[in-house]
Amino acid sequence: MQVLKFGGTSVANAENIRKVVNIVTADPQKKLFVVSALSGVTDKLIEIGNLAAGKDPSYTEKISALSEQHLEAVKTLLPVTTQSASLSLVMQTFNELEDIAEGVFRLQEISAASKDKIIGFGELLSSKIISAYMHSLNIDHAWIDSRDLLLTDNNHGKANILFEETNQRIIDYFNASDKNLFIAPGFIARAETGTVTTLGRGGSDYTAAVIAAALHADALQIWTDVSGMMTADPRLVNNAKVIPVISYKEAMELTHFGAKVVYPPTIQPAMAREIPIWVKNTFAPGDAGTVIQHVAPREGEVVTGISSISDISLLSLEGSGMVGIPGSSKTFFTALAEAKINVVLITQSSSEHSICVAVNAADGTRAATVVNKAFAYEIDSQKLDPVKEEHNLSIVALVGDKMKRHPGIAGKMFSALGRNGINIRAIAQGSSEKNISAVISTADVKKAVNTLHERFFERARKQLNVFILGVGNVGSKLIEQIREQQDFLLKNLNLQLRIIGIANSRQALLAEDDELDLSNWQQHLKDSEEIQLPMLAKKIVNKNLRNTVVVDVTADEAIARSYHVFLSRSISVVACNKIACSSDYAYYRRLKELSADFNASFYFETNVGAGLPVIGTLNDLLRSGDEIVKIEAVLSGTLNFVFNNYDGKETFAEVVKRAQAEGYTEPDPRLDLGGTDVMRKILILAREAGYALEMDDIAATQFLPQDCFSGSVEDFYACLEKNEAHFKKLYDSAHDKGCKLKYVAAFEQGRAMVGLQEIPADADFYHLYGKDNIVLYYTKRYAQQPLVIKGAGAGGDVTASGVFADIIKAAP
Ligand SMILES: NC(=O)C1=CN([C@@H]2O[C@H](COP(=O)(O)OP(=O)(O)OC[C@H]3O[C@@H](n4cnc5c(N)ncnc54)[C@H](OP(=O)(O)O)[C@@H]3O)[C@@H](O)[C@H]2O)C=CC1
Ligand SMILES: N[C@@H](CC=O)C(=O)O
Repeated sequence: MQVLKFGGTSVANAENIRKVVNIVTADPQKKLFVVSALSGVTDKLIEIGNLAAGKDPSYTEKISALSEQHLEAVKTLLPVTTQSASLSLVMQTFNELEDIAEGVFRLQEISAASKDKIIGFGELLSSKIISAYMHSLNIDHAWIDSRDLLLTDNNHGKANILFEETNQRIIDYFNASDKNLFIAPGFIARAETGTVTTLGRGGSDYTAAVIAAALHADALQIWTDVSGMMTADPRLVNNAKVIPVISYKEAMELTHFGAKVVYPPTIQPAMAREIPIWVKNTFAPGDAGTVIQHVAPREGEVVTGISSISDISLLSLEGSGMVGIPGSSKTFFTALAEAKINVVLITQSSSEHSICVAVNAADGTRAATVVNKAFAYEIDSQKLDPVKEEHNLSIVALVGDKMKRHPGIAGKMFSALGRNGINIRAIAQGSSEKNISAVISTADVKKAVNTLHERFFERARKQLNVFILGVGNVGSKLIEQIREQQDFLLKNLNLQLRIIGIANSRQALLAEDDELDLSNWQQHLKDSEEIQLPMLAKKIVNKNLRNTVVVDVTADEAIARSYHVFLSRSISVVACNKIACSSDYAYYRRLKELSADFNASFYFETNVGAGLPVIGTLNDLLRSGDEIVKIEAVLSGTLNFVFNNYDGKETFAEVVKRAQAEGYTEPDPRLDLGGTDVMRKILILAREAGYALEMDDIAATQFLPQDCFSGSVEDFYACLEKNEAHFKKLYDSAHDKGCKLKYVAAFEQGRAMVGLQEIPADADFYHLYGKDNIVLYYTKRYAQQPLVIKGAGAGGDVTASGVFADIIKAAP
């Protein structure tokens, strides 16, 4: 014997009902199938009862609409010749419903018994209509009135089965029947007094489980609209996978914690008789589904699933008045029990100084009131503080039989959540070790479940959610590089690099649900909303995505001054903008500390030498115990290009303009020509080497006439033209000595300096061509011959690829 249950969506309309009937008649095995009401009907019946009780005459319209829905189902499902009996049954049922609702309307109150009577009509109607349809197809079967088999107490709304009598009635009924196929309404039963009772939300699953257990059925099948129990809620996690086999206890944990496919109490009767429960999909009957059974042999995964429950409130009672006093917990929980408040999660500190419980949000304030009342004496005498209530919380839980005695699971769970800035309000793990639960803010649930899913089920694949601020020379190249490389990263590094946002100084293009489509991002950005800091930062934070990286490809001070906002929310920052790391030392340190404290990466390799590994190499030297003795460097791609190309044939201004057109200069070229850019770079290297230097500490000699710094960039170029003779003189002086001009930076014994130098032909810097940079690290280990890094030190493409490399490094 097999017992099947089909939920509301499985019997939502004529088309679905046909699918159900195909499933139950697909093989000749003996079967009972239990059905829910047509989709949405129970809610509408509850509404009718409430409207009538609230003296709202519109309940009659609702009855007509509901009646119409059922009449329509009959008309589409049954051939015209066989419709009349079913149509009159529907009309009769709705007349009865109308009579009851009218009584409620007159009395202006609804008893629990009347409510059960009203909502029980849904299953009666659906099962009768499906039965009529099977008769029309000549499918031999029996319709069972579940009210005659399931006997309950009088606890209307969530009645308790009286098992002894119920089991006997079920056995007797099936022993006496010669049929092979049965259909029964779920959810409804009858009390000893004869009144209709219901088994609570999801009660149709329970009806099926009770009958399956009584009959020692071979299997219980729960047919729904998903292909089994999933590793996480598929509405939250795109990559959620079906769990092929799961133990009863794991399934109970998952269903209690929000996996809605099976109504939790269903599992108990089946487990008691070791009846396997299958979760199958009515709309994909060929899918294997999930089997819930005694033991679940599973290779690999230690965690079976991740679930969550929302609408949680946390209550904390704290104070010395509980320390060493037996009975405090009893008082606490008795108060809640007497108020019929269900406790979802409990934690108590070992110092006995506090008890903390999670309850459903609807009960939160009432729970606080009853506990405060129970401890009124201790609170009045200031031995305890009044209960602290916190709302808008949820619980996420890891579930798995194999977590028992498997060290490190909790560590992985909490470090993954912590790395993503998810604050944990309370934690619980029973000694069975099958469930580790954490109470978190509801706003973090999606991120938390995805983070945990990635950590425990997608170890091979990591997702990185990237916001790119700045789409000029470097930013636009970066986007193109990412676009070209996304497939490669997925295939070869299992890294799903998603661009979620792109912004310039005026507008931001932010993805709604998924990543941005990069095929025409320029146009989409033009069409996007106008938004700037600080709202832009707020939007990025509020997206609340896991593994988020903000990439600063601007030269903007305000953006650089907002990194702390991101880092302090565990959002990584990658910057080629040099302003933050060369601002006041306190801010630079603060960013470093936030990065460490909040487990967020902060990478800025391209601040010095563009794509060259200048900062990374310095860090590697120091980490391995080396010490920096001296740094000598040419750090300006622009100035190297300019002095390599200027010989007086073209004016100095024209050569600088060429450097700008090639994309080597800062957005404001005066920063390059005035030496600020090089000062920033040597400052950053000195700081990375461990020295708390400020910009003012750098000795700098100017080669530009001072008047070139006032006015606009146009004025600046005009000034360069005006001073052409000055530049020619500089050139000639070096050339006459067989030297080349190089703008050099140096750092030694805690002091940094920058300035233009005439470099002789036998010096390291002489053979430095184009826009190349060179850095010489003299260290304790590289004492005589320095460690040399040399190559292209400016340009959109190389800088973008350095930024890209930093982004990849920020992946978890
Ligand atoms: N070029 C190179 O070789 C190297 C450059 N860098 C650094 O790269 C950074 C970018 O340089 P580059 O691409 O040449 O500069 P561009 O001027 O070409 O581009 C700057 C971009 O930043 C945008 N922007 C400015 N302010 C904001 C803001 N508040 N919010 C969002 N976007 C903003 C601009 O938008 P809008 O167009 O609206 O103004 C523009 O899209 C600089 O910090 C530079 O120091 C680092 C190493 C090498
Ligand atoms: N403007 C800079 C670009 C790299 O930082 C330079 O010219 O070196």
